[in-house]
Amino acid sequence: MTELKVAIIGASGYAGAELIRLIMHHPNLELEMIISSQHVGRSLHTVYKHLSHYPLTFEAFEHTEIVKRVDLIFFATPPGISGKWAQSFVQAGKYVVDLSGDFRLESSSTYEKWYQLPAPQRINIQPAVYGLSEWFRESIQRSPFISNPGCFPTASLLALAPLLNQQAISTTDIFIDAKSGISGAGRKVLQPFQFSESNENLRAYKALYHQHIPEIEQIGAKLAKEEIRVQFVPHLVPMNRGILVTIYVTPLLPLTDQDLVELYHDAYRHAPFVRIRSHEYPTTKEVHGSNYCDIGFFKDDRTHRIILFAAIDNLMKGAASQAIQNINIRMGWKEECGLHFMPLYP
Ligand SMILES: NC(=O)C1=CN([C@@H]2O[C@H](COP(=O)(O)OP(=O)(O)OC[C@H]3O[C@@H](n4cnc5c(N)ncnc54)[C@H](OP(=O)(O)O)[C@@H]3O)[C@@H](O)[C@H]2O)C=CC1
Ligand SMILES: CC(=O)N[C@@H](CCC(=O)OP(=O)(O)O)C(=O)O
Repeated sequence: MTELKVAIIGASGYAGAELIRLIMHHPNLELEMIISSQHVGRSLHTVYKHLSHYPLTFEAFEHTEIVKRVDLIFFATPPGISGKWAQSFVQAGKYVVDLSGDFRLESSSTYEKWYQLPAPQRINIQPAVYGLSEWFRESIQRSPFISNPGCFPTASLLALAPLLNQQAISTTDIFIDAKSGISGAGRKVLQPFQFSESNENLRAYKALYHQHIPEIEQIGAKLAKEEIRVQFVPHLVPMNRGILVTIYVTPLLPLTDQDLVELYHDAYRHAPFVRIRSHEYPTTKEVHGSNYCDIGFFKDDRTHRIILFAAIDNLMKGAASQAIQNINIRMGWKEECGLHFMPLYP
């Protein structure tokens, strides 16, 4: 079995810490380098006590050293970092999975508008493929460069995709009410995320300008084969992890309840990490710490709408474990390799 030596850039952040935990349990991945800018020379256990028995030390970002020592690089850095470096690693023959949004959007001007950053300068290599594992397996299998989806787009698109793919809903009438735990914002402590500000509080944010809006619309359009427009409003919920999206759509086809059940089971019959829970309300606790996405739905005959629900763990299916799932797909390993565990409950 092929073994890959791995570097994580941004290993001291939340997504990086989850990658460390997952790689430690993966039979074909060996963690060679953990890279940070603030913690160079410190042992892993000085930053993360829960990973204290792993004898790893944070190293500085050194391009030549990374190229020399590893086969696979995960970027778990804020936007703007992988945009500068990821393509050069691909050019050097490495596998790259980028957890940030730098390569998700096809248009540079769209990136600049929504991320408020200069777009990555594209070099002449095959562009990154979008790593929504369940819908883009074939392109993931062929590419060394994978752009991992955002956490909200993962939940939203997995819920919407079976309907979009069948052109079964109005593409201008999609309302996504999204809720995220606080770890979605990363480890950096900013005022709105402080305990006193977020505990016993619930707030919406970035209703008109969230960077995941163009991502959902770009990928939704590929699935629907026509432009889509979404109204997307995220909310911050006082819990550590978890995303729940509630989506309201208007069917264009006369779908019965039974049609919906069959459509979803059929769409995900080869998807080990999507659990269809028709006529139930999935919860974040039921996917906590796992790579599952639980999807529920109801058809409302009174309003003629369909209501969809999807729950994921933002740091897992929304980030680190989907990144591992994508590498499993790319390498031709079993999709569940190293991800064979159930959610933590309660
Ligand atoms: N949190 C989540 O639920 C999800 C996050 N993501 C994306 O994954 C990426 C990581 O997120 P998350 O772990 O939450 O973020 P964190 O803020 O927790 O961690 C970011 C990491 O990047 C490093 N970093 C920060 N600035 C720089 C810099 N200028 N150069 C190099 N490294 C830097 C930090 O370490 P140090 O300062 O030591 O270098 C830290 O290890 C982000 O792009 C995020 O948007 C995607 C899906 C879900
Ligand atoms: C709660 C919270 O703040 N969540 C973050 C999630 C963003 C994220 O993960 O960033 P990417 O764009 O790289 O996917 C947000 O809403 O901006």
